[in-house]
Amino acid sequence: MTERPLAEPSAGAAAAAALDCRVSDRDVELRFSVSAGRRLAIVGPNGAGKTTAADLLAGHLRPDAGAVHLHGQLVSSPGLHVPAHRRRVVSLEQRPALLPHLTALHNVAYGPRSRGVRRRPALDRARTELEAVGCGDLADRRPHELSGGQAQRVALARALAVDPELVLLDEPLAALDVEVAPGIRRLLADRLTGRTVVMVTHDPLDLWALADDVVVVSGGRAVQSGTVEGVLTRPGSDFAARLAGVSLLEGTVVDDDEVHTPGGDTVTGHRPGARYEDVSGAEPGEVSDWAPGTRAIATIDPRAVAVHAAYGPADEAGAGSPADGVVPRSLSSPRNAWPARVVELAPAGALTRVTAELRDGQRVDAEVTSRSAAELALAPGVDVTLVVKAAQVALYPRS
Ligand SMILES: Nc1ncnc2c1ncn2[C@@H]1O[C@H](COP(=O)(O)OP(=O)(O)OP(=O)(O)O)[C@@H](O)[C@H]1O
Repeated sequence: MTERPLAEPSAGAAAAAALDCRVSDRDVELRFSVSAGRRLAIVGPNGAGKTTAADLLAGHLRPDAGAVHLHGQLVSSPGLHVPAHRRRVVSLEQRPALLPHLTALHNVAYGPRSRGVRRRPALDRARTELEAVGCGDLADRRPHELSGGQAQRVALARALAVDPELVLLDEPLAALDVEVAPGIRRLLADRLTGRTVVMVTHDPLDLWALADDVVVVSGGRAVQSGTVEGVLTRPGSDFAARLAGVSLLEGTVVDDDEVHTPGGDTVTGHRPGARYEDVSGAEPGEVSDWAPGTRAIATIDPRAVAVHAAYGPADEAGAGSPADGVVPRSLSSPRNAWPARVVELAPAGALTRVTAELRDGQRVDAEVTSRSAAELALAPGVDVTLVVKAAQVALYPRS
């Protein structure tokens, strides 16, 4: 992704917001864009570069190479910088930044006023925006008289009162109580649909509820992007897989429906959308993304994984231990049986999430009943066999 030279200042002109730039002292080099009216979520591990991206769009940070465009206009490059207050970009932070000495109404009216709107129409607009977030009756309160959820509603009204071209959200629900967050999430979904939004989030719920598209960043680089559904059904990294709530295994294609992990386990699955012609049907010279030896990933829903006590040595029926690469006949229907060692247990009421490590260190989660976790005496360090039906394993070429 870093091969291509960084953007000429004219690039990115078509998107509502386009970032193609480098911040060298942070080792961040990001390239992504969002179309007008779309809501893009930036996700990634700590230190990946999410806040840096938001700061570049807001104008709080300047790139030392490349360019930032907003609605086709160059707003940042090494030689030019439109300051934050001259961009039509508003930010909604974890903790609402309301002016403490102003009432809710005047906080909301402040933006239009400072952009030259006369007092009366600015106050009218502020009332309309407060009504729209369900806070019409709080107009005369000052910020310290508002609850966290109410303050976040007022902050949203304040952000939207200036008709922003881009709304930046930085974990807007993270500081709210769990009882309050769903209502604010619904409000954001309602008020932000159809606007151009870039949001930083760690919460998969925010992705489904608030975003159309997602870009996954890691180590200062955009490593995957697409629609939320596309990325979460086909995660390209462990991080994205965790967001999607599935496990991800990497391996090498050996057959139409079979992948081998580096540890020697066979992963049998199905390929959503594939026509199963690649391995045997590719013409000579044709490049297939699913051919023996190419890299592949498998995604597995933890609810589809059964945890068995580790298989013993070969039994009378001639079946052997999966440690030897042999699956017992009695379990040949599920197809996948991988020896693994439990590394973590997370009980949550009647269900327990078991994280187990395959022989090559790749991890698979299983969701089992807490009763069976107790019966199997599962604990970190215990050897088990993970059993999954092939129909529950999705195989994809590694992009
Ligand atoms: N003010 C700064 N000066 C120098 N380096 C910084 C500064 N802020 C962040 N960095 C570095 O830049 C990189 C990207 O950080 P950034 O804050 O953008 O990550 P993030 O994805 O937002 O992380 P988090 O999820 O922890 O908030 C990290 O290596 C970080 O240490």
